Amino acid sequence: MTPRDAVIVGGNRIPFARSGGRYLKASNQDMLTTAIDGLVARFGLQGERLGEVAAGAVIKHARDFNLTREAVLGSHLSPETPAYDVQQACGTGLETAVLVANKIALGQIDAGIAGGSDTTSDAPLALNDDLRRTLMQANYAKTPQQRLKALTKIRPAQLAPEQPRNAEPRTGLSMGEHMAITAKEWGVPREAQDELTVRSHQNLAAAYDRGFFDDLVTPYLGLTRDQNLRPDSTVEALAKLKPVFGKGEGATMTAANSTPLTDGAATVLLSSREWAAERGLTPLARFVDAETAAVDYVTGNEGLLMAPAYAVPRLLARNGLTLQDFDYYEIHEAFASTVLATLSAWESEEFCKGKLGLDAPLGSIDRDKLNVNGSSLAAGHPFAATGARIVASLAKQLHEKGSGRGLISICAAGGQGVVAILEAA
Ligand SMILES: CC(=O)CC(=O)SCCNC(=O)CCNC(=O)[C@H](O)C(C)(C)COP(=O)(O)OP(=O)(O)OC[C@H]1O[C@@H](n2cnc3c(N)ncnc32)[C@H](O)[C@@H]1OP(=O)(O)O
Repeated sequence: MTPRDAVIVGGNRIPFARSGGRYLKASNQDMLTTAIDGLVARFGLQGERLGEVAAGAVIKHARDFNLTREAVLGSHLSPETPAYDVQQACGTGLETAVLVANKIALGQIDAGIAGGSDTTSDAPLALNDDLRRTLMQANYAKTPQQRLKALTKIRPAQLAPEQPRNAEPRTGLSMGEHMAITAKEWGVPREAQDELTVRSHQNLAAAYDRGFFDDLVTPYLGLTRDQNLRPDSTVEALAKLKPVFGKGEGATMTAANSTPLTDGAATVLLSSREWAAERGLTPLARFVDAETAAVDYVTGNEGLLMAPAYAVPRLLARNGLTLQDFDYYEIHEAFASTVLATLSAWESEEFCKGKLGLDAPLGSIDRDKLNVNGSSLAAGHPFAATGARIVASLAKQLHEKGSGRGLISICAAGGQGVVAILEAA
């Protein structure tokens, strides 16, 4: 069977909010339902049975065992639309687009929605392990005496809830602490990080000002723009901030050149060309191909967030492309240093020959083509939503240009990376 084209018809997200603020009372389900319903309203999908909706959240409550299905049931799509959760950390929003695009390409479905949602404001608090086991034991008790006996094992020290921590289970280090090690290894200068950060804010502000997000972002709970956006950011002001990750002289990562903790949700609508044509919808871009990679960050062979550096060359090789064959590059700004370390890796002869097994470095990219409408440093980074935000923005950017190709590169916790190529439709 010859695969058919999977196209991106459009995207929708809510403005991203800083954690602990405007969306304090919104759940992942509320936000994901809103992001789906934005597509329903924009593309006339009321009551429509789509092939599927694939989405997810990195941080979920136990009650959200199939968050996406619940979000679909709360939306204006037909309740006969199947839906399921995916969790691939910050790669989730892109990985779901890959899954939906592949099913469309194989003719298994004609249209579907991909996306993600995350909130660190509504994160679940866990019980102390010993307390949880005691309560479970009490639950199994057959008599009041047995229950009482089980409950007497509870100690006051066990009563404090366990705070969620943005850390890797196998190392105990946070994403920022891991990245600080990699930034030091690659010698990423503080000034370059701050410059990239300021550029992200400027590009995002300019994109809002020119109306680029008018049909990509739907106002929510009083926000019309991403709350983290600070168009007045300057390299001079950023230079005054104290490092928050890493220690000593070489510590370069600050609250500004790191993504903030963020709440939000984003979705994209994908379909076959035929499905879009039947509804009079114009495809924005074609989903060309994708690749995932994982690195061994546990034994210290590679940096936690460096997997895209491995995934991109494989994707380029399969598609007969070079790193320079792109009109736009969307490299997720988990931290400014993540983007810069990845670009340095592709420029490095030692890395490309030694670790990628290539004959020569992939080379440099034209920085004017990088994150042209801003990225996570300015918009914020609700983990699972970021991939869908990026797919939608790049697809629209390619449609505006009317031709060309874009590369997406997203690092993810667990030492993973998801990357993809889109082309103007
Ligand atoms: C998860 C995956 O799979 C892969 C990935 O993407 S990894 C990335 C995951 N994301 C993270 O790990 C998030 C990391 N971020 C954090 O933990 C926190 O945001 C942080 C520790 C970096 C900062 O937290 P914070 O201290 O609450 O920051 P915040 O109070 O907003 O800012 C600190 C200061 O910097 C200033 N600042 C921040 N941005 C600024 C800007 N653009 N311009 C000027 N000043 C700025 C603030 O105004 C503030 O100044 P004051 O102290 O004078 O008020």
